[in-house]
Order: sequence, then structure tokens, then C-alpha cells
Amino acid sequence: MIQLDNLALARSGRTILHGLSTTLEPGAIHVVLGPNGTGKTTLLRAMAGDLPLAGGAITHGEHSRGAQSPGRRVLEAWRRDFAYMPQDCSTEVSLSVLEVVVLGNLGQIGLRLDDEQLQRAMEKLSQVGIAHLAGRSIGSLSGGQRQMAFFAQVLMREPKVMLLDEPVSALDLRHQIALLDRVRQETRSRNLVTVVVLHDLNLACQYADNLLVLVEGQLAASGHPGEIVTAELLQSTYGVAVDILKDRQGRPVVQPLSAQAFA
Ligand SMILES: Nc1ncnc2c1ncn2[C@@H]1O[C@H](COP(=O)(O)OP(=O)(O)OP(=O)(O)O)[C@@H](O)[C@H]1O
Repeated sequence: MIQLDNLALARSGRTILHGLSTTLEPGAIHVVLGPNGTGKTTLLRAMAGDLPLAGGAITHGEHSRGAQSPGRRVLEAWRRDFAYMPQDCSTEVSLSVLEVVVLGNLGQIGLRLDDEQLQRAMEKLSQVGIAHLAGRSIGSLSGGQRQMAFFAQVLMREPKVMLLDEPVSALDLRHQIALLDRVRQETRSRNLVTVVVLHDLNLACQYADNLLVLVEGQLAASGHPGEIVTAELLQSTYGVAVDILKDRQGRPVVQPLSAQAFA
């Protein structure tokens, strides 16, 4: 379980996150939604330990990070347990796809790579459907293929907490569903705390066990999609009129009607 207590974070003197508190249960997919620039990436990077907090605390098991620099044991726990996949998967490094995936297991790699590491990396590439790209240079892949390679790297880490920032933004429909199905399977079978940023409201409603709606750095709503997604919430969050339908499982399906004119 991860506990966020009254998180505050500022960048260049501007408050980005404030008063953010929630509990993230394991074995569940927590989807973060919200307008552009509202603090979703900032929240994930803060959780990953990339950005310092101005106040509040993030607790993972017996370890907590607050505004003070974390101690060695806390850093070790974070390094071991958290895997973060950034929104931007572009890279200048000249490594093969297989090497990038192996790097997910950096903590366990010695001076020589053994066959088991390579075999595991190949398995992860197979699981995301790009084993055939293992020998290609990472820089030569398409945006979507690169996203799948970096997701394979996250799987290679075998984390306890998986933080994925818009992991399907460059993927076609089939690959979006394949990747999110894999996220769900890993989350359930390994009892992970999984946090995923998505912009697609219908994918969010389909895959989220818990939705976190972030508006201007604060939690505007949270809960199961079927309980919290209403036309009023989406109108106030995005300034878009919508109809809410229901799918076969009774989950919301969002049909946008019209956006308010830009101010
Ligand atoms: N390095 C920085 N210095 C100052 N402000 C920053 C910096 N990086 C991001 N911000 C600001 O922090 C706010 C939140 O940014 P963030 O990237 O977390 O938004 P987001 O919700 O992930 O947006 P998007 O949906 O567009 O990816 C934005 O107003 C952004 O301009």
C-alpha cells in the first residue's frame, strides 16, 4: 500500500501539487486523469522520488519520504521497489532493444551478463510482442515500438510499484489493449501498486479500479469509475459537455458533445 499525505510540491517558485492525500491499495490499477498541465507527471515523478516534496509525505510499507532528504535505507527501498516509465520515451543512447530491457535490472547486473538475464529480457520482449525487435537499435524504433520496449524494461525490474506515464499514447488500438491487459495481469498476479496516467477517458474507465482526477494540483475526485464518473465531473474538469453511457459491464462510456470555446 502507498499512502500520500498532504503532498505539496513547487517548481520554479510555483505551487504545482498541494493538499494531495490518498491511499493506493496493492493489486489495483490507479488511473490518474486530468487536463494538460495539471500535475499528473509531477505527481508520478514525486512518487518515483525524482522531484523533492515541499511538504507532506509518501509512505511505502515501513518507509516514508518527506521534504527532508531520504536516508540510505529509504533510498534503497525506493530503488528496489519502484519502476517509473516516463511520458517521453525518446532516447539518444546507442543501445539495442535487448540491452535497454536488460538495464531494467541494473541492480542485479554484474560485470558480465549471464544467459539467464538475457533470457528473461527476451521473455519480457515476447510478453509485449516485440521479441523480433530485440537486436535493433533503440533509436531506430517507431514511437510506439519504443514505448513497448520501455514497458518491457519496467517488467524486467519486477517492481512492487509500477508508475506509468501515458504508456499507450503512441500505440494503436490493438497494442493499447495488449499493453493495458498486461498491466492488469501483472498488477493482479504480483499484487503491485500500479499508477497509470491516461488521457483516454474510455480506456481509463475500462481499466481503472480507482480513478484519481487531478485538477490544478489537487484531487478533485477519486473512486471507482462507476461511482465517480458523471457528466458534471467531466464538465467541471475539462469544460466539455458529455453524455455518459454504460458498457456491458456497467462501466461508464464517455461521449463528448461540445467543448466550451477557449478563453
Ligand atoms: N521544470 C519545470 N519548471 C517549472 N514548471 C514546470 C516544470 N515542469 C513542469 N512544470 C509545470 O508544472 C505543471 C504541471 O506539469 P505536469 O507535467 O505535471 O502536467 P501534466 O498534468 O502531466 O500535463 P500533460 O497532460 O500535458 O502531460 C505545468 O504547469 C508545467 O508547466
